[in-house]
Amino acid sequence: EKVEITKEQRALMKAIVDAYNRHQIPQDVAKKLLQEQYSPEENFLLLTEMATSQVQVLVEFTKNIPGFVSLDREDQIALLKGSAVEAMFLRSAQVFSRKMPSGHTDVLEERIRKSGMPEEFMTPMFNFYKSIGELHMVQEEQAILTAITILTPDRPYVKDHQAVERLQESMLVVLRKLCVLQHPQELQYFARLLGRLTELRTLSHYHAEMLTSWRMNDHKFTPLLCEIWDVQ
Ligand SMILES: CC(C)c1onc(-c2c(Cl)cccc2Cl)c1COc1ccc(-c2ccc3[nH]c(C(=O)O)cc3c2)cc1
Repeated sequence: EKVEITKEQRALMKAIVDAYNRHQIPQDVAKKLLQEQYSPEENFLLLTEMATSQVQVLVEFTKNIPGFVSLDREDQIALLKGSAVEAMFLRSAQVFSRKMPSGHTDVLEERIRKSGMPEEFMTPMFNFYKSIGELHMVQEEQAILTAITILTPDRPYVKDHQAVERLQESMLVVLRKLCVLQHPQELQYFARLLGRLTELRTLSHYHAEMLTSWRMNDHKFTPLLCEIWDVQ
């Protein structure tokens, strides 16, 4: 059937994409990736700074998702806490697939690989980055997929499931149409995108375990990361 994006859907998409592009890691923070020190401690410290900056960016982006601020306040917090790691995986995956002109990509990879993270976490993490890169998502798809991840109804402690589901549903409809229009040859492209969300859940579980092991051997996080990840 003829796939048509309605006026409202185009407005929803524009709001999400504008918010996504407006809220980026400040270039002076991203540039820190290029500074010379490469010790595991230095790398961990830098990644902690990047993650903290990324969480701030994520909160601003989320507040601009149409309908989000009208949700119950506690549900807003539950959605942010429940999706932060997954949204950051999506965002950092775009850095890798964008092949940053400023060469941040391999520097970021280098610092992640040498930051004292457990080896068994590296493989699934970089497989994910590769699988996202292979999708060649357009920025609208990246922005809407991130918003869909944040508005996942079945996060812990979400009370009004229905309200979140309604918002997520309207974005899933737009994403499906977008996929059909942007990737007409790949019939299952939309299904493949949603498959990435399943992979994100797995990475998020790995990450939770990693946080515990980091806490054991005394890695320090910033107050914002402690709050959003319930550590320390
Ligand atoms: C607390 C630190 C050690 C941490 O714990 N888990 C992760 C962690 C890890 Cl590795 C992987 C995935 C998710 C998390 Cl949450 C991290 C580091 O998290 C990030 C590292 C880099 C970026 C990031 C995002 C956007 C960027 N743009 C640019 C640019 O050059 O424009 C650089 C950049 C970096 C985001 C999170």
